[in-house]
Amino acid sequence: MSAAIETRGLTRRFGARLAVDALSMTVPEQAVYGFLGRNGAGKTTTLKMVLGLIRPTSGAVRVCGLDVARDRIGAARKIGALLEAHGFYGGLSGAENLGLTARLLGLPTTEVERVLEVVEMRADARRAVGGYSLGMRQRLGLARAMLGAPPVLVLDEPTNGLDPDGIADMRQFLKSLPQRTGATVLLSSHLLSEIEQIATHVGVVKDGRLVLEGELARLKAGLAPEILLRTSDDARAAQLLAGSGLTSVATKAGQVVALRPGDDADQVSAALNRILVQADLAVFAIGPRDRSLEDIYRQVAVSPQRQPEAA
Ligand SMILES: Nc1ncnc2c1ncn2[C@@H]1O[C@H](COP(=O)(O)OP(=O)(O)OP(=O)(O)O)[C@@H](O)[C@H]1O
Repeated sequence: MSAAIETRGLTRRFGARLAVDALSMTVPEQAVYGFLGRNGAGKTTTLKMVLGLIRPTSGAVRVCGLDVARDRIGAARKIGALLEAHGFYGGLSGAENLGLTARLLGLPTTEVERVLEVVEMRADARRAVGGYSLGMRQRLGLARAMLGAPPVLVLDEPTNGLDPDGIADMRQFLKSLPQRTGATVLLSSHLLSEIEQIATHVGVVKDGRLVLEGELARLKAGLAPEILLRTSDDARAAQLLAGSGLTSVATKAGQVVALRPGDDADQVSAALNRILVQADLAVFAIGPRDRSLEDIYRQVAVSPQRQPEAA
């Protein structure tokens, strides 16, 4: 798979503040890449450099193989973007707003109808944008990003401000985009659950640095396995586990037992079950625990040696 977006050593200072710090990310073609980080971590600044809206202090960005510093216009033509400020004219209808952009891009008006159809907004397209809900504006913004069917979409917090139904619709829509249109999607979010539901790939940015990147399924598979168990006496179970050389922690869901990489969770579960039953504990549940993006995130949050810059 080749890269739709690639940054190398991307750095941006605002005076003394280092907003983005030697960030090297790779977004494979047709990925939905979730760019995750807390508020102020450097996501928007990175996206703006990818879009050629602000210049890097140092480092480079390539979009579909084009160097953004050398060919800003060529690279920009490959990307459709949805940033926070929509900049629509409230007095004009949705279709008219899109028509303005389409004309600037030299696209036929049929293209406006096509993208309105994609975001399911044809019914409201003739109404003034001033009367649109935030969710409708967001969808119109997405439609505008898709004008001309660019191969790459860059979306900054696309579900921000949407109601729960709007969020669910938008997630489903974004998830299906690569299959439906062949596009690559780079989207930022500060919500782990959101990225987990949509993304095929993930990059985590912290204080301007990319501390983790990879295919979500692989990252999950790379985590040491864990077993979740619930018994009639979890405190006693923890003692028995410690006696068998296993460490465990109590969680709301039950006792979580850490295994060593390569341990077979089924075999260990069976052995643990025997120990617990022999000790007269009732075992309500025992088995491998599903790993989440939160588990991956917690690892980079607590183990600095996993950060590429410290390697
Ligand atoms: N134009 C600017 N001038 C000065 N500092 C800036 C500017 N733009 C961003 N910053 C700073 O750079 C850092 C990264 O900001 P950025 O907006 O990229 O973060 P973010 O991860 O997108 O956060 P959010 O989700 O809140 O938008 C922050 O400390 C921010 O205050």
